[in-house]
Amino acid sequence: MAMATRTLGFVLPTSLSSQPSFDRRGRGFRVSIIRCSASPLTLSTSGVAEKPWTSYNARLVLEDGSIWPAKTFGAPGTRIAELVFNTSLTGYQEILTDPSYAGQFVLMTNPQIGNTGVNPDDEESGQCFLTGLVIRNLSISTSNWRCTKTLADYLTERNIMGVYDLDTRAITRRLREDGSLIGVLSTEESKTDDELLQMSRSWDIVGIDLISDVSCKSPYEWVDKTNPEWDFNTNSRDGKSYKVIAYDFGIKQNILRRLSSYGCQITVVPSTWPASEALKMNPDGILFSNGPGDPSAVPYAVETVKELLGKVPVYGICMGHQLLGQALGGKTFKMKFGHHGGNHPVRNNRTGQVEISAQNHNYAVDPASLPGGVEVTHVNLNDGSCAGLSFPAMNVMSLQYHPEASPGPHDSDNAFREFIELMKRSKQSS
Ligand SMILES: NC(=O)CC[C@H](N)C(=O)O
Repeated sequence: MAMATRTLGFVLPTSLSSQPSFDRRGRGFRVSIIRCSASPLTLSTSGVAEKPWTSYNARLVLEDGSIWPAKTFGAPGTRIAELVFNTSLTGYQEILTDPSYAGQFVLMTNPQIGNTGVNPDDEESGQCFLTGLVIRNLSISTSNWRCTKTLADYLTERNIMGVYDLDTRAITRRLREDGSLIGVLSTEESKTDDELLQMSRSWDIVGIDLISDVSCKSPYEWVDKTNPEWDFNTNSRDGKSYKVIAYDFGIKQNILRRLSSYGCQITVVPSTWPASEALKMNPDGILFSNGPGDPSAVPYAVETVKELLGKVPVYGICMGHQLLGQALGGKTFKMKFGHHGGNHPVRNNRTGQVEISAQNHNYAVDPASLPGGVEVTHVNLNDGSCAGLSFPAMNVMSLQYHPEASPGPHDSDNAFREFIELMKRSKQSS
């Protein structure tokens, strides 16, 4: 119990029942179920102001035995997922529609969410792929010139769970100390704490292919560029057009918009698209996109990448980078709690410059496992992990993070220009 009091901050621990200690990945979890309450927020819980959404009681039950009473503002039900925290201050709509969050609950560390509602321009894909949103406080009013809907209505219509009134700082500290945890969100009062706890302990995100559910089913052409009103980097394009095939492992649309703005003609293909078919389309370059889950659970995608290596210039982003790491002979591993946010400093080893980057990943490439000739081009300065690779002999480049941002800073946009340069050099030398 002393341990719970230390990590939970202002929490009221109540031991409800004795549980055998649970330890999924060699971590000694607490032996009791512990109910953890956040202190009430004056506006959202006192009844002073009327809330413009329908609320039910909910619980977040984590596999370590902690139980976090909450209120809902999204869909009702019971869902299981991995809980991760995201430190971005803005851009919750882009996060909600990033397919890489499939299988996860996203907890926003920014304590006030929903202020700007949602709008049709900030979508990163056609739907919300995450399993639920966990926040401290939902803004009682929505105000933005682009807003067409409130966050509560948007999540409810899309059947996504959203909960608020939890002590998100205490939960984040717990995830930082113990590593990412599986949890169950439930609005069903008929289910006991024990039932929900057992559910959380019966599932794992490791080893599951989450890409097949989020990838497109057939190829399509992509033509949209970044809206010129918003485009921040128009100087460095050489006016030529390059034909790019983008493997959709859960692609964010801003990757496609940035490639298109840099002058690429893009065909997006499903994750299972055969390498031989891709080569028949005679591309100048291939992009391997971001995507959800464990890169070791999709050996078919690694095989495709292997078959394409050395035949055409390739660029991997996030999941695409991890698949490239494996295809080059390296290994990936699960990080303690990953990187999710818009303020991660990355050093570009070639220029010595530091970029502030947008990140969203739980796995990383182990640089020690890579064969000779593969260069680590970028390093995450928070923990020294591998953030980018290059293998010049095969025209390979990759980034573990998100040069397209959305949401996040634009420091890394130049990586798209580098891909154009790679395709240009390869074309000139062939
Ligand atoms: N954004 C991504 O592509 C995520 C990559 C991978 N699914 C991870 O969590 O590490």
